[in-house]
Amino acid sequence: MAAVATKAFWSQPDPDDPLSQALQPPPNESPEDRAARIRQQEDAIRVSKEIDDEIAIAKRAYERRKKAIKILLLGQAESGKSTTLKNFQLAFSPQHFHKERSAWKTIIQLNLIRNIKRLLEVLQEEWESSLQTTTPASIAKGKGVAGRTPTSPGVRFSTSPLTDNHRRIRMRLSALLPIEDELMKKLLPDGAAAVKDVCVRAGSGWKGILTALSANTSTLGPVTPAKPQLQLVSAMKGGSNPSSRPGTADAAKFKDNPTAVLAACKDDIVTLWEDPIVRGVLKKHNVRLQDMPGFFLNDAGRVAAMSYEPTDDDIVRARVRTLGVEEHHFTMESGALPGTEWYIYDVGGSRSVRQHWIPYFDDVQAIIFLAPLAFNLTLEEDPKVNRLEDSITLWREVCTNALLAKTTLILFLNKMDILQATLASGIRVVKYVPSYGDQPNDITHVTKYFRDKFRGYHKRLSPKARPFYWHETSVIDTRSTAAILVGVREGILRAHLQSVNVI
Ligand SMILES: Nc1nc2c(ncn2[C@@H]2O[C@H](COP(=O)(O)OP(=O)(O)OP(=O)(O)O)[C@@H](O)[C@H]2O)c(=O)[nH]1
Ligand SMILES: [Mg+2]
Repeated sequence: MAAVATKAFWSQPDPDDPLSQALQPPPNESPEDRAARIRQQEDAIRVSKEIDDEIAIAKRAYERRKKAIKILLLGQAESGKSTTLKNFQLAFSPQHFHKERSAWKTIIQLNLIRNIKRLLEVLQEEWESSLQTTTPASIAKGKGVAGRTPTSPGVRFSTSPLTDNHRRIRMRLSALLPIEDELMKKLLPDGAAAVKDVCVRAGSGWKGILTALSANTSTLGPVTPAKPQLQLVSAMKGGSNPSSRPGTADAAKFKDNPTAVLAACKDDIVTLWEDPIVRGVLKKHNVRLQDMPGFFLNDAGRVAAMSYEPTDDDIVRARVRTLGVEEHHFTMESGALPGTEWYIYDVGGSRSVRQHWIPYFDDVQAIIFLAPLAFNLTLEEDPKVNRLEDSITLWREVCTNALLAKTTLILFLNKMDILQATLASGIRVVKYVPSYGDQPNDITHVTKYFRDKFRGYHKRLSPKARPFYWHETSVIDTRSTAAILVGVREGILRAHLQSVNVI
């Protein structure tokens, strides 16, 4: 937009121009009217200049983006897209990565709270499923709570090995649950807190919200060491004894301060998680918390400490479900072309959000497609669908898509560590994939079998020849992933420079 001229444009009116005539000051303008008119004109000039500046900034950003390298991360939910992004940032833009450390601290605390919540749910299920009512026959057999024998018919009792102490710990740890609700409300004000994972909406500025929150909570003092859990439980529930409970301000303080509440609950968390009876109950209910995304119970003593600071490894392992498409812009801090601008688009992978991927297809140089070889698992959003089958279907769609005909495809056969553990536990591929036949059930043969499938589809379905790379990855392992990403970066750069005829 052209700036409004700063010179008084009514000084030489053009008698033939109606606009110029209309802008003339009235013939008998008072000094006050004149001052007001000049103020208005100055305001108009200022607004116009601001608009010009904004347009110039947007134009520069557009030019920068046009020249930048753009990568789209694709794959089903939980395939490891966001984890790959974090590895990218850690390897090539570490300053940027470390700036976000405090936002991740809250996510990791939330992950731990979710682990505990799941553990408490299983204990509750155990209590409910083991409740029995005494009958004369059961009294005769001496059935009852460990060490206690019911004496009259019609009394409800539990046959579970869990004790009253487990109940007390459970009650104290329930102080963590309102914290989760509060934090989720801040992260997702429009709901969706009911889903299993911690999730964030793309473009909602969630890292900024969490960084601010973390800065606030770190200035709050620790919870009083004497009887911290009781004080907390009382504060979170509003308390029953006014003389022993902290005031409402304290309750609000605890609600907003996951660090303080977790620190107060730390010993209980560790005790519960390490308790052999609890482990037995988990086994009986067929629940392996270790397989939960964002599993931090093994690190509870560290993560729940008042002085907790996340390590790089913690950040990479933290689980946040992506909703929508997140754009990450960063400048390469090292490598062949330092200073190159990169945009990485990290999408949500569950079925209901995949339609958001398409607008990005015609503007990216490379796609990193994450395909865990989870031959024995089903989708969380549709338990009838096998995960690996879903990955293959998605891969076929990507290979066929005409908009992606020139896009470099990089396939990550991810979660190799999990595949290794699955095969080691004796689970046989042929049970889920009959065409696997009687081939050896080891990592080399299984990986080759599925890799050849993916490669075959790429070859058969691609509209024309294009660069294609594949890697076996465990993106949870930052060291091995960094080495792979160096190769990926060079491959993408080379393909990009060739496409713009630089080499
Ligand atoms: N063991 C293991 N876990 C992994 C690996 N890659 C990712 N994970 C874990 O799997 C979970 C899901 O990873 P994400 O990177 O959040 O998955 P995503 O593809 O971004 O998922 P959505 O955002 O829901 O689409 C996280 O808890 C990760 O820590 C891997 O190679 N091995
Ligand atoms: Mg994600």
